[in-house]
Amino acid sequence: MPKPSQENYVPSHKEFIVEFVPGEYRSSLRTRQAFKKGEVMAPLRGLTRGPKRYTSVQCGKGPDDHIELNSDLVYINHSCDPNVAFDLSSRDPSQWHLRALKDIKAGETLGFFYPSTEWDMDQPFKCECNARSCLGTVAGAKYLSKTELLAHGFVNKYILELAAERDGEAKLQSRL
Ligand SMILES: C[S@@+](CC[C@H](N)C(=O)[O-])C[C@H]1O[C@@H](n2cnc3c(N)ncnc32)[C@H](O)[C@@H]1O
Repeated sequence: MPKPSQENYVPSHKEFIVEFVPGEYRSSLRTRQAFKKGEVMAPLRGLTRGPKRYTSVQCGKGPDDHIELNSDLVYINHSCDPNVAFDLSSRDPSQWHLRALKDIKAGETLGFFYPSTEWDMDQPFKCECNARSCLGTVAGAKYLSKTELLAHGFVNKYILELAAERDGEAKLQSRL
């Protein structure tokens, strides 16, 4: 399903609204209601499997573990100081959800830490989140240490497992 566009826009979630900005990749998603830290903001429904793309979200360790959100949630930008997280760590996809990492006020722009779901991103970019903790370039968890990863809040289990496998291999190589 293509990304929702400004023409004939109908929000996919009554709680959220896309802020359309002219120019490539400039748009974002804002919340119309407040959420408490830890609250489930939206279950993930209507997902489809597909290839890794700039719109896809990784959902496991395998090469085919990528889903399309098929909703306005695709407009959530990356932030190095995220206020939300996509939690796809459950083995049961019906439990996958978007969760508040902080208390969030109505009107706030939503941002999640892309390396918390993505190991090696299809389309790295120069981050414009303006957070004090900004990484500069966002390319995926593969390019971050475990410490760097965990410094930005929630990280999905499969990403932590991939980081552990990478670090274990690096240790083994240094012993050979
Ligand atoms: C899934 S889209 C998110 C919605 C996007 N802003 C749009 O208007 O289509 C992901 C793309 O948005 C842009 N993006 C997301 N977060 C960003 C950030 N913090 N700084 C710069 N660009 C960002 C990048 O081009 C990235 O590949």
